[in-house]
Amino acid sequence: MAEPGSPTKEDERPKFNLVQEIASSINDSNQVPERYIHKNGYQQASDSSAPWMDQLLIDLSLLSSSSSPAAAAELQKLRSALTSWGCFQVINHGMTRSFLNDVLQVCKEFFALPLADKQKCSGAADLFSGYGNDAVIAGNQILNWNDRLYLTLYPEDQSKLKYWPQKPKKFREIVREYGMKIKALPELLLKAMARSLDLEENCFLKQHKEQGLTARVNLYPRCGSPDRVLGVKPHSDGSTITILLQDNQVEGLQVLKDDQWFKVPFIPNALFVNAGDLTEVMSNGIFKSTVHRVVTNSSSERVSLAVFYSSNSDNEIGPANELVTADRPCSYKKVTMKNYGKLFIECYPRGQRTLNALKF
Ligand SMILES: O=C(O)CCC(=O)C(=O)O
Ligand SMILES: [Fe+2]
Repeated sequence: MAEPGSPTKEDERPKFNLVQEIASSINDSNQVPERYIHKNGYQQASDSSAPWMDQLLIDLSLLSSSSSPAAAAELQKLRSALTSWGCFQVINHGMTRSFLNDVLQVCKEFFALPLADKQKCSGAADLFSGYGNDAVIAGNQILNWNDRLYLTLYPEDQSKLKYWPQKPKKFREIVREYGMKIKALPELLLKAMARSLDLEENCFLKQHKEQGLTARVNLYPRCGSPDRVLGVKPHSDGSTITILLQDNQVEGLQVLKDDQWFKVPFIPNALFVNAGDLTEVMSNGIFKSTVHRVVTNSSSERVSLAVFYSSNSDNEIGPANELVTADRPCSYKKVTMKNYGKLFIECYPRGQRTLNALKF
């Protein structure tokens, strides 16, 4: 989601319970509150994991290597993944499996703390900071079965330490380290994405004057009515690139392609990457911003850590000049992150895509 919108005052927003609290207080599926129920259920996903093992599995070490036939083939694979799916999984990113497991572990431990401890990081006065849930975006929307913790990783001087948990003890250290390690990845990918379109490699990167990295730690509690409740409703991200560390036990993420939903399998040591709305804008529609959702399940809770890469809030992002041609006229308006955030707050509760508001 990752939309740095204008903060809303706490008392102007409706109050809802945290999903984790609701989940632990009910033991019967009939008790799931109506505001979380999609009355007609939702379209089931295909089980096929074939594309993830081949066309959507990108080897980062090849992308960053210089011109060899294997590197050229990987670049072509990246282009094809982003034009047809808008997402892929990346391997050989330099982080060990045990480190990634440590990151997931501190995230799980945070959500397992007593409510009072978690509430010390409450982001009540700020829509995109701290502990809370998405129920506060207002409107008559069906709500997400999810609680989250938003943290700013970069720029560091905006990281607002009050939202960073002091428990579990290792949380800050490990999540910071993850931020430091992940920082180079979106830049590397943006360069490769430009090269894959035969553009100068800084073409996309240079639009991000001051880069921002925001983390969203997601918790999806067990849900007694998984066929009618979504962890996160279909959306595309308000980022340039999102990098997702998925739960290593429980799947739930699904992506939409050609009106069909596909499950995203957990691949050990891989990170899921999706293009966000700003990549679709910058590439003038060549790369797709993936629509995705998270389903719930009745047996296990699930944790994920999404890191959103975007620009600072006053900087304008627009279609790259090189990609606006007579055959491909400019299809998107330029937008600042600040204005994108405002549009998101209007569109998301109505089930509309923010990206459509940017189309000519
Ligand atoms: O939990 C996931 O797998 C995806 C979360 C997501 O889409 C988001 O935080 O924007
Ligand atoms: Fe998302």
